[in-house]
Amino acid sequence: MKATETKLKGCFILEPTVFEDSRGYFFESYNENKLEEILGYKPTFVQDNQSNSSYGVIRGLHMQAGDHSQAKLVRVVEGAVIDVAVDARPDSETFGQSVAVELSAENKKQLFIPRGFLHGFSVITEKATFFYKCDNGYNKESENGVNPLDAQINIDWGIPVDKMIISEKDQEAQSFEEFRK
Ligand SMILES: Cc1cn([C@H]2C[C@H](O)[C@@H](COP(=O)(O)OP(=O)(O)O[C@H]3O[C@H](C)C(=O)[C@H](O)[C@H]3O)O2)c(=O)[nH]c1=O
Repeated sequence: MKATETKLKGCFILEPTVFEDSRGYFFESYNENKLEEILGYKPTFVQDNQSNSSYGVIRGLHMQAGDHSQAKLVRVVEGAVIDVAVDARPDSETFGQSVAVELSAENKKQLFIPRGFLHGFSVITEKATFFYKCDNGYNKESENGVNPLDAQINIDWGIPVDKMIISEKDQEAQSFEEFRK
């Protein structure tokens, strides 16, 4: 597996080794020991999530705050998305900065997003099935979020505005300026 640390410390792009033969392909979609070597600490995933969305859907920017903060290992098993992680760690040198990575069933790339990040993705194919591991359980009360179209973060979701499908909750989410107060 190839691991590339992004400009946001602790956030890694992972590219698994894919074994192809006349039958198709095989790859290890998760290996705790290899991820521990990359991170320098043992990941403790406790929940797997999966969502399916149509072209133009943008889910995010979400995080769980405080003790319920979640690290996520995200990948796409159908279609393609632009996956975005925003550094929301108050003391980070890259606070407020983001990375955007195309994850797809074809490229099999994964993104490891540490705790303290806002996360979201846009669907750039007809359908996308998104699968991710979380190292802390769901806690609705601790959910926090920022509007995915926030001008300060200024994410290029790769979707024309008139094709965007965003939940009411996300459309009404606060700005990054309000979030950071
Ligand atoms: C996240 C979550 C949601 N739910 C329930 C709550 C709602 O009734 C329903 C849909 O939830 P929501 O609209 O928050 O789903 P997404 O917009 O995909 O939220 C996710 O979007 C971005 C991309 C993320 O990184 C987070 O994991 C998560 O916030 O599933 C659960 O029962 N358990 C859960 O862990």
